[in-house]
Amino acid sequence: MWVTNAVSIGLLLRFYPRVSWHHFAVCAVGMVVPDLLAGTAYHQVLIMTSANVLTIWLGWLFLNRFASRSENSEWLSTLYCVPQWLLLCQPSLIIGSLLGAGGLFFMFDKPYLQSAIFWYLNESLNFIVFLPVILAIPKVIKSSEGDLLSIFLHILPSALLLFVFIFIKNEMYFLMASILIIPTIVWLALSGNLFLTTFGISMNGAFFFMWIVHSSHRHLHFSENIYVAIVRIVVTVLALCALTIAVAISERDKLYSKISELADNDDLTGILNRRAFMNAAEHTIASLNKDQRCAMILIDLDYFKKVNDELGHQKGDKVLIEFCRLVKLCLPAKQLFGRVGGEEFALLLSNESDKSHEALTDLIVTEIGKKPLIIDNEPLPLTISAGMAKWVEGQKYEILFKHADQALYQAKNNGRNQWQEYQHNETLQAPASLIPSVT
Ligand SMILES: Nc1nc2c(ncn2[C@@H]2O[C@H](COP(=O)(O)OP(=O)(O)OP(=O)(O)O)[C@@H](O)[C@H]2O)c(=O)[nH]1
Repeated sequence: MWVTNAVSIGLLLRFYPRVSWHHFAVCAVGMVVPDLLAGTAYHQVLIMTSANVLTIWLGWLFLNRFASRSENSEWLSTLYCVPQWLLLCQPSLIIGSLLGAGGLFFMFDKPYLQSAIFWYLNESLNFIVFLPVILAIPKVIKSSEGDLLSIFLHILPSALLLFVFIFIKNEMYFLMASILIIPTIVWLALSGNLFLTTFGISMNGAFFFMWIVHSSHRHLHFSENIYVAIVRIVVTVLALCALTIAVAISERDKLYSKISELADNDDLTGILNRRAFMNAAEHTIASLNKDQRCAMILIDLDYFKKVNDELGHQKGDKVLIEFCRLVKLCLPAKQLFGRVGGEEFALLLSNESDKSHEALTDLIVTEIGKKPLIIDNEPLPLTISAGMAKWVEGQKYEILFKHADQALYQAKNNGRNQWQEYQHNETLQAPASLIPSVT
C-alpha cells in the first residue's frame, strides 16, 4: 500500500502529458481493492485512499511544475534533482499523512495521530526507494546495454540475500538484511552506475518493507515506535546518500567524456585534432611488434587556397567536412584519422597487410579525385595528393611522419592528384595507376 504512492507518481510523471483524472481514479482503485480484501473498515478505507490520492496528486503537481529536467526532458540526469524530489514531495507527504491520520483520529477516536509520523516516514522512504527507480529505469537500462555480465554480477549478491530472507520468515533477518545490503549499495554507488544503485536501493526497500510487514510494530508502544522511526530515517538517509553519490559520479563521467571529446576532436570536421592524433599514433606505434605492419599516410587537398579565394571560406569549410566524410567511408574500422594542419590530414593504418595499405591509399586518392564533391547540391571538382611511409621496426612517430611528409612533397612536385610511397633508399616511385591532373 505505502509503495503505491511513489510508484504511481513515478508512472504519472513518466507518461506526462497524457495524464488525466482517469489515471488518478485508477490509482484510487488500486488502493481501495487491497484494503477491502484485507477486511479494513469501509470508512477507514475511504479516508486512507483519499489521503493517498491527494498525496499522489500533490506530489505529481509539485514535481511536474517545479522540478528541473535536463534539455531532453529526462529525469534523474542532474545532481540536484535528487534532493529536489525530496524537498518538493514534502508538502504532499505532510498534507497526505496529516489528513489520513487526522481523519482516522476524528472518526475512530483512537490514537491514530502518532501514526501520522509513520505515514510520513514510510512515504519518505518509498519516495527515495521507488520514485528514482521508476523515473530512471528507461534511461539507465539504455546506458547499461552491452554490460549485461557486470549487471548480473552486481545484482547477484542482492538477489541472493533477497532469496535467503524470503525463505527465512524471521522479522529480525529482514532488518539485518536491509542493513547488510548497505555496503553493496555504497559499492554500487561508487561505481557510478545509476541503474544498479537504484536496483540495490529498491532491494533494500524490499527488505525493509518485509520487516515492517512481518513486525508487529503497529501494536508497539510509542517509545518503541520512535525506535522504528529512527531505523527508517537511517535507512532513508543512507539510500539518499547512495543515490546522490551515484548521480554525482555518473554526471562527472558524462562531463569528463564530453571534455575529452572536445579536447581531442577537431571542431570543424569532428575527426582527431593534431595533438590527439599524435598521442594515439605514438601509442599504437609503441605497441607494434616486428611482425606487425603499419603505415602513415599524409593527405593534402590540391589548390585548396583557390577554393577559398573563389568560393569563400565557408564553402571551403564544407569541402573539408565532405572530404573527411568520404575518407571515413573508405576507412576500415579502428584506423586513426586526424587533421594535422589546415588542409592536411593524416592516417595511421595498422593491422592490415602491406598490400591493403597501398590499395587503401590508392582507393582514397582515386575515389576523391575521380568524381566532384557535392557541396550545397553543386558539383565541385577536387583532387588530393598523398604520401605514404611504411613503418619499420624501432621507428618512432616523428620519423614515420617525416617520411610520409617527404613522400607527400614528392607527390605535389610530380603534379598532384597522386600518391607516392617513401622509399628507404630515398628514391620515390610513382604508382602507375594515377595520372597527374592539370589544374
Ligand atoms: N576554409 C578553410 N580554409 C582553410 C582552413 N585551414 C586552412 N585553410 C586554407 O587552406 C589553404 C592552404 O593553402 P596552401 O597552403 O597555399 O595550399 P593549396 O592552395 O592547397 O596548394 P597546394 O597544397 O600546394 O596544392 C589556405 O588558403 C588556408 O587559408 C579551414 O579550416 N577552413
